[in-house]
Amino acid sequence: MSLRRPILLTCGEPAGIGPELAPKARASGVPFVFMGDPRHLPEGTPWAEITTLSDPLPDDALAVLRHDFPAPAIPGQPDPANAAAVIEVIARAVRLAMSGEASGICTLPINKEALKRGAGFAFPGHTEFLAHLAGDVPVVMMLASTTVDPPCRVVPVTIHIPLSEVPRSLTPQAMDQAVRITDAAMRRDFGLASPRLAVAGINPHAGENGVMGHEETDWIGPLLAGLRDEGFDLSGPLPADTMFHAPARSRYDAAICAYHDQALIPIKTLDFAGGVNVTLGLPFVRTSPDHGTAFDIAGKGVADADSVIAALRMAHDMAERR
Ligand SMILES: NC(=O)C1=CN([C@@H]2O[C@H](COP(=O)(O)OP(=O)(O)OC[C@H]3O[C@@H](n4cnc5c(N)ncnc54)[C@H](O)[C@@H]3O)[C@@H](O)[C@H]2O)C=CC1
Ligand SMILES: NCC(=O)COP(=O)(O)O
Repeated sequence: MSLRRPILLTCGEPAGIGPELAPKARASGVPFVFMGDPRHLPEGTPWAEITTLSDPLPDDALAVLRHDFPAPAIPGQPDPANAAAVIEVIARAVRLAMSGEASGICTLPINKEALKRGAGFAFPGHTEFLAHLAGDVPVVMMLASTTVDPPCRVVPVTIHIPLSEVPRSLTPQAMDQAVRITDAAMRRDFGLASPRLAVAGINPHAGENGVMGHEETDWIGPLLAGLRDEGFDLSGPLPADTMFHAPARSRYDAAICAYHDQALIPIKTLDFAGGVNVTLGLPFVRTSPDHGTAFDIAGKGVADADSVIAALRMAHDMAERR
């Protein structure tokens, strides 16, 4: 695989499974550089420091762009002293991607609670932080699996908010934006000439004509009708419980969902090992494995690298298309 510049793999929370996934990710075949503290890598990991992203990458070792942390990493026990450095690594990677020195970024998982408690991290996750670093651009989160057939791609319109706040935050503006950003990214980043989008309702049976909720009749249906008039290929609002089995997925390329679990439960059930989280709408490429920091298994060497491998390959393909 060739790219003019490598993908940057940010270390994420060093007490999680990130550091042990980095050397395993070399199996992806994608030219990438790990950005973090090499002292956090599993003992015996062959690594070689590079100082700029134009340096040639070593064939037989993990390339590391060094970012020293104040404290060691104890698996499963995030150290508040390291929280600020986790955030700095992401910000540094974004600067390198925005300047064109990196072809994109792939982020290993952060622990949102550890960053909030340790450094007052003010964002719900990477997605919102990256959007902010890019100049407060509108973005959407998509999780994608192309190893299941038909592919499963899901976009939660509302993300990391309490379920009780979903009906208030799921606005026509937010859904309209999600449709437009997803349609554009399907064309630009995934090479689909005529993307077909399916939109889930929020209520059971998509409200069943107003007898189980009214958002679908009040505004989701009319919004979709207006977007169809503009030329978007949209189905919905669909009942969420029957839109993720294989024959249903064959009828669309991406599903726009009302809230986090409506979107993420189907994909993590179908393909937890191979799912990829990708931020659509950014001026640079960003992917991530679909899983989190997995403190329960960190440091044991058993973490599965398939998702980070899929994430690096997706970042590579997106960067090539751009
Ligand atoms: N992109 C990111 O930075 C993400 C961060 N997170 C964060 O991770 C933390 C933990 O979240 P959880 O909900 O517990 O999800 P999690 O994905 O970390 O763990 C859920 C379960 O899956 C297992 N698991 C996860 N990744 C695995 C792998 N590669 N191989 C084998 N087993 C694996 C874990 O051992 C655990 O039993 C939270 O702070 C969350 O916010 C969660 C998802 C994405
Ligand atoms: N549940 C998905 C998740 O937590 C990923 O969030 P982000 O850090 O990619 O914004």
